[in-house]
Amino acid sequence: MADLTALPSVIFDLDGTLLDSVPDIQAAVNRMLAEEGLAPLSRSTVQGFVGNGLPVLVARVMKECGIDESRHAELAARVSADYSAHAAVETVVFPGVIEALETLRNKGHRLGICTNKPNGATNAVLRSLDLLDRFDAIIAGDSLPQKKPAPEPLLAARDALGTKAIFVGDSEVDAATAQAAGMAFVLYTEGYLRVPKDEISFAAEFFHFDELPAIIQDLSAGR
Ligand SMILES: O=C(O)COP(=O)(O)O
Ligand SMILES: [Mg+2]
Repeated sequence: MADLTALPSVIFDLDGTLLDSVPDIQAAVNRMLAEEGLAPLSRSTVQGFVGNGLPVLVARVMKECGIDESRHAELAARVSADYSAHAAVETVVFPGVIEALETLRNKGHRLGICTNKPNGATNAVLRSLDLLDRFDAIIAGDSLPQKKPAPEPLLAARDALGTKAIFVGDSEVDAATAQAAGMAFVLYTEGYLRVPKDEISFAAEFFHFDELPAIIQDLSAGR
């Protein structure tokens, strides 16, 4: 049963919100393309494919490179295994993330993650960056049959945390998910947003994580 009197939990998206993970995703994609005898893709191209989970990203890569879609299952499995094994080589947390997580936890907020990244890669990267223990609930891209922008993963994260919640993310997928879940959305503007900002709705926005605790405090107080 949710404790509606408790401080709201704060649920974070992962790629483009807590983590700048595109370099390792790009590297795994480009290793697959090299094995196929194809030219590498640029960071900006790969970044534009992030947001709906790794299988969709691989489908977008295949379309871009003219690979027959009948090979999707095989190539998605290969990229996923390679990426999970090399998920934290160049990946870093965005500036101020650790401090913001500590401040929010010290103020009494429970913390969660709701990502479309698969469980294996999510756990691998969080463990490598020593982040795994900082979260009370993690819902990944293959935890449920549905992925964001369906509301179910975000609602599952909230239910696991046992309080009402605020969602912090970087993309139009996250904004749509929060809206579908009836949850306040806070936009991190330095991530991987693929549409103009005025096309999505958010309760607040920030460009550096040192701004986040005050935003969460205001939203928690209903201001
Ligand atoms: O794996 C993806 O495509 C996106 O992951 P995210 O939901 O953490 O942004
Ligand atoms: Mg994201």
